[in-house]
Amino acid sequence: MNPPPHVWEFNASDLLLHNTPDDYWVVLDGKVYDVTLFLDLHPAGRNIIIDNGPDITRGFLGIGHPERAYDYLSDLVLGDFKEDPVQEPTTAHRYNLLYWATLGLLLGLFAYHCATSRLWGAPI
Ligand code: HEM
Repeated sequence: MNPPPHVWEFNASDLLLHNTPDDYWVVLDGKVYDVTLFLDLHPAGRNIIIDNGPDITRGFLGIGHPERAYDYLSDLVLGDFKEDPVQEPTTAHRYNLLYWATLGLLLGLFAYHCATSRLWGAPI
């Protein structure tokens, strides 16, 4: 049995590296396409693709392109788009937050104590 063909995956950082009119990649419905050479062939002009990019899914589907447009896509496809994982706060981050919140509270209490005691002038 043949091994499954390798599927290339790209993320948002990859798209950022190909984000100029001379080298332009887009995402359409979870797939990445190199549209650099297609930009000048687009019947509605190149700017409409760039203005709707890099994720052109809404723009492309919103226009309701005919079958002819989908035929181009098979020549331009590079691979799958992979969302970057959402960064969960680490335990260290959580402890850091707790530390500053507690410190802030203690400083607040201390300031209140000073303001209402004889330490800094007459009591209120
Ligand atoms: C790789 C992506 C795209 C491909 C392959 C593509 C392809 C095409 C093709 C083949 C046509 C001619 C359709 C026909 O024969 O009636 C067309 C028209 C059009 N496309 Fe795209 N398109 C792409 C992206 C976009 C995007 C992102 C937009 C933005 C909204 C857009 C807007 C339009 C418009 C407005 C027309 C109509 C032009 C007219 O009838 O004068 N396209 N496109």
